[in-house]
Amino acid sequence: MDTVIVKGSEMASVIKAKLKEEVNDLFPKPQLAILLVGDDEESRRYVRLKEKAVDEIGGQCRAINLPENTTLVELLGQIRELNADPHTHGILVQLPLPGPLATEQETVLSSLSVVKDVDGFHPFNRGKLFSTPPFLVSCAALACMDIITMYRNPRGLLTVLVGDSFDLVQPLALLLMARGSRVCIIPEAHEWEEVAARADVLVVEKGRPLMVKADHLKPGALVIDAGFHWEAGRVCGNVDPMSVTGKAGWLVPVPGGIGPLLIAKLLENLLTAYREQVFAADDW
Ligand SMILES: Nc1nc2c(c(=O)[nH]1)N[C@@H](CN(C=O)c1ccc(C(=O)N[C@@H](CCC(=O)O)C(=O)O)cc1)CN2
Repeated sequence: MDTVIVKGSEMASVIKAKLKEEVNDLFPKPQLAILLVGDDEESRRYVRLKEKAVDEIGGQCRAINLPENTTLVELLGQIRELNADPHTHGILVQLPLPGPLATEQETVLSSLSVVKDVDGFHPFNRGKLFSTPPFLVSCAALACMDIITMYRNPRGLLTVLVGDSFDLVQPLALLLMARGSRVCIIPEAHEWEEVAARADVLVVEKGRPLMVKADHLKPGALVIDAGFHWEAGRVCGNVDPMSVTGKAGWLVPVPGGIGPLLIAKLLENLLTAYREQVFAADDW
């Protein structure tokens, strides 16, 4: 069987080209504020990717790097300023937060302006996933939905999600249920193999490097690797591409799959937030 390798970077390029055309006619330009606390190298890398992407479409990006020892009060104060700034249309706090701030993640995300929450992580935006249409939705979940709906109509498909994250598995499960997919969530990569072998769509977020092999798959399944394991400066995923090629129908690999598309969906969310703040304001 031929395996289609889904190139997230190519899908992202199509999205960015369309957004660049829209942004070209906008004044003021959409502005994203990124709050990075500490100096984690992976997080810094992801922030640089986001800055570059915003620049590619002609938007403005303000990356604010706060020291590792930033207190909750200081971080909330920074967010409050950005919430009130009319020139800032989108705000995100790069996760994970370091040290003691990690235990305050929900407080931090709840302090974001709902209309500027371009990650879709605010409890209100996560709650809106139970209604139709949602407003701002997690970029990783939107990226997976783009690929799944390209593969086949989700209605009736068995989708198996290995993981339990609030930024991917939970929102993606709700989006898929709304489209009539049969969804099975396996929170940990424990006793996952039997169900995975029946999956039409398998999304593996929690796992170990190159854990998923051909024997784990239903022939022709769509496999989305959503794991990022860094070793010696290189990233790999949960899926072994050499093993699954020839068994999977479609493979979304790491690198080059869901990551670049996630960033393109962030740009779409930035434009959604911009339109809500700028055009809706003009309606009065
Ligand atoms: N505030 C947020 N924090 C985090 C999120 C998020 O959506 N919002 N998601 C992840 C990290 N992430 C975005 O921040 C992210 C992960 C991976 C990639 C990516 O493009 N990876 C490349 C490989 C790595 C590289 O080339 O540098 C790929 O898969 O091809 C982008 C963004 C946790 N934090």
